[in-house]
This record gives sequence, C-alpha cells and structure tokens, in this order.
Amino acid sequence: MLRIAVPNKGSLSGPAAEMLHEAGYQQRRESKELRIVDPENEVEFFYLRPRDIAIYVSSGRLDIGITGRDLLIDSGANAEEILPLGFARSTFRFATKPGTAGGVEDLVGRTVATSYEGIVAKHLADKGVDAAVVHLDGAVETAIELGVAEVIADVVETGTSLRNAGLEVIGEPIMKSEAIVVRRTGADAEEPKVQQFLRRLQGVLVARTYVMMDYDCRVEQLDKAVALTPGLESPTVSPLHNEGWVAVRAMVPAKEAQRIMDDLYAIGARAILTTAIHACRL
Ligand SMILES: Nc1ncnc2c1ncn2[C@@H]1O[C@H](COP(=O)(O)OP(=O)(O)OP(=O)(O)O)[C@@H](O)[C@H]1O
Ligand SMILES: O=P(O)(O)OC[C@H]1O[C@H](OP(=O)(O)OP(=O)(O)O)[C@H](O)[C@@H]1O
Ligand SMILES: [Mg+2]
Repeated sequence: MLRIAVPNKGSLSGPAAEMLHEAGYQQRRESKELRIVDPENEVEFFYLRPRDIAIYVSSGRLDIGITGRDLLIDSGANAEEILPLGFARSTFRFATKPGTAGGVEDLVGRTVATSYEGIVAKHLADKGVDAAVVHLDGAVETAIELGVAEVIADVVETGTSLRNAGLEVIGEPIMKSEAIVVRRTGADAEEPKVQQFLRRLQGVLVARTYVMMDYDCRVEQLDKAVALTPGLESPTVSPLHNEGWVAVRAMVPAKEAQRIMDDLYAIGARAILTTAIHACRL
C-alpha cells in the first residue's frame, strides 16, 4: 500500500484534497481525521502539518508527500521535489517599513523575523550578510510594529498582508514556491505505484489546463489550421461526408482557446467547439 502525506491545515490543505479527489482518490470526510485508507486504490493517506511532511518522507516511513517548495527547502530534509502541482503559488521576500533598507546588503546588523529560518539563514549566508534571525510562528508582518525585528521575511502572494501592515518588499524574491510532490532523495524513481500516482496527478493538471477542440475545415486550409492547433502529439484528422472537408480534433491550452477559435474562424474553419476534459492519462 502506498503511504502518502497530505497537508492537514493551511493554504495547501483544501486544494491538495481537491486535487486528490479529482484524481479519483478517497479523501477524509472531516478535518479531525488523521489517516484514512483507500482500499480500492491501495493508498493510505496521512494528514500531517505541512511543515512536517518533508521530514516524514525523508525518514522513509511515508513514500511520498504533498507540501510547499518553500517548506521543503526550509526543512533541510533529505527529500526531493518530483512534481510541481500549480497551486499555493507564492514568492518569499524580505520586507521593511519604507526607507529602512534598499536591498539585502543593507540588512547587516539588523534583525529579521520569519517563520522560515532555514531559508533566510541560508540566503543571508550566501549573500555574506551578517544579520540576526528571530523565529516567529506566523503573522510576522506585525513583528516590526511591535519592535521584535526591523525586517521580516515571509510568503507574499497578493501583497495585501504587507500593505495592511504598511510594509514594502525589498530586494529580489528569495524564492518562488508552489505545492509540490516530494519523496525521499534518491528513492526508486521507477516504483510502479508511485508512477501511477504521479500519472493520475499529471492527468488532473492536464485536464485543468487544456480543453478539447473540434472543428471542420477545408482540406486546403488544413496545414494552417493544424499550425494553430498542433495538439500534444498531433491532431486527429477525419474525413467528412462532404468532399473537400475534414474534421479536426486537438487538445489546446484553455487560456488560449478563445483566441485560437477566432484564428480558426478567420481561416474558414466552422463548427468550432471546445469541451472540458474531465480526466486524462498522457
Ligand atoms: N497567501 C498564500 N498564498 C499562496 N500560498 C500560500 C499563502 N500562504 C501560505 N502559502 C503557502 O502555503 C504553505 C504554507 O502552508 P502552512 O499551512 O504552513 O501555512 P499557512 O497556509 O500560512 O497556514 P497557517 O499559517 O494558518 O498554518 C507554503 O508553501 C506557502 O508558500
Ligand atoms: O500576500 P498575501 O496575499 O497577503 O498572502 C501572504 C500572507 O498569507 C500567509 O499568511 P497566513 O494568513 O497564512 O497567516 P500566518 O502569517 O499566520 O501564516 C503568509 O504568511 C502571508 O502573511
Ligand atoms: Mg501562514
């Protein structure tokens, strides 16, 4: 049975459960459940604190886990990213009161408050900046107002939390993060159960980002049409009863679907349809 760690709280928890559900796995019915078995899929899910997931996986007790890239790096655990999942996207940045500092080089001798000491200490060391780091569990934006630190380093998504605290980012982003699948560094990459799990999640990612497009076009326009809809491998082209016409079917990125439909129409394609993809194996 494959043993998988899933975030039990916070920003990662809801979207991770939703993705697993879309991939056909059973998920817990209430938020107090700590583990469930999905016998049909031969998987056991453990609901753990997101910060602890890379540590469990590195110990070898659990096969894989879903966590944030920033949490993996911060933990220093012996685990590696095997698949980015496209949700809980954020950047990790320094911020201060306006006018306090221009970049990381100005942080010498200052105190930085953060929940991600591992990332911050390493970044400061890489830049050769000697600054103190104080650990706080959360709501670090308030640390400056209350005199615990002059600088913070935290997750930034929309920037609303920083703005509300009267802070502004300084320097370049320290890192970009999103939800990821992790496993123990160097674990068997070909393990069939792990591969099947990854294929299911990849199927969800594709179903979320692509739509199926069907249209009819004249044979003379086929090359131009196929250039607009190359598909993942190559489009399916079938003859129509009306001579001189073909039906074309290809997957296209959902974000570009409307523009592609306009372009196909402009070269004479007709009966252009898009449909959602519910599940997929590439
Ligand atoms: N506002 C946000 N937008 C996108 N991703 C976020 C946001 N806040 C945290 N994350 C991401 O979620 C992960 C942190 O999860 P975690 O559950 O520890 O913190 P949280 O979502 O801040 O929850 P809490 O602080 O309530 O425990 C990190 O990968 C982080 O990048
Ligand atoms: O840029 P924004 O869209 O405002 O998002 C970033 C904020 O979201 C998270 O906080 P959370 O609500 O999880 O509280 P926490 O600080 O206690 O972790 C993070 O720690 C930032 O404070
Ligand atoms: Mg938080």
